[in-house]
Amino acid sequence: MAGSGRLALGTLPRQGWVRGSGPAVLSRLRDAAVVRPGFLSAAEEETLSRELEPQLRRRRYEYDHWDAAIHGFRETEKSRWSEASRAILQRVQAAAFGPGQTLLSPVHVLDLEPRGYIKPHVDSIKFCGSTIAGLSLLSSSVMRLVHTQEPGEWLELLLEPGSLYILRGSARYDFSHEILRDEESFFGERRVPRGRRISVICRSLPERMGPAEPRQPPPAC
Ligand SMILES: O=C(O)CCC(=O)C(=O)O
Ligand SMILES: [Fe+2]
Ligand SMILES: [Mn+2]
Repeated sequence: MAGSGRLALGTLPRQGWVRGSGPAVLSRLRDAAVVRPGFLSAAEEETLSRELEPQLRRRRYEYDHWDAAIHGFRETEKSRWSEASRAILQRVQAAAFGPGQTLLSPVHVLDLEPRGYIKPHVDSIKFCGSTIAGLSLLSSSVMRLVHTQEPGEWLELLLEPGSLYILRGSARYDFSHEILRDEESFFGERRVPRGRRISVICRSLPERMGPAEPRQPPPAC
């Protein structure tokens, strides 16, 4: 980043790591689209990436499925974690999910290469419940949310390494989310160069699908 290294504020309303098309949408989604910078300590980031790296390295990056939402990625569904990582995931659960919410298991791990990006989509309501919470590792990116009915309503989330984002309720159902490709990766006037990014994503189960029912979650949402 050129210049002083400080965040350029831009002209649109913003609250810390979230900016939006206007004050109304920002305040309406205040509790529905949340970024917690520095949720992970440097040691916790290291713990997760060291644990994930060997598993990810076995896979190849995927490209160019014409209808796919994600390009330049590899992913895995991980159900067995070290004790240190389980403690981190429990912190995510406590921070993002309510006591009545059951989490989709296993946890989704997505590795986007520097050229990789995620097109706008809404996670399947069939398989994922009302809350999505993601940890970002390795490099910063910008997640954009756009209202599916009112494209003039949008939010952008700055996801730095070690941050946690939470999408719930309206932010999860009424807005698409995407991760901007390198050429478009700006947070206001601040350029956010894309490097490799790993995300660790926890989701709640659809509310009607309690633990008593047969669970057959898809490999990913
Ligand atoms: O990488 C992320 O944080 C989000 C991934 C995503 O949107 C998805 O897998 O549905
Ligand atoms: Fe998604
Ligand atoms: Mn997905």
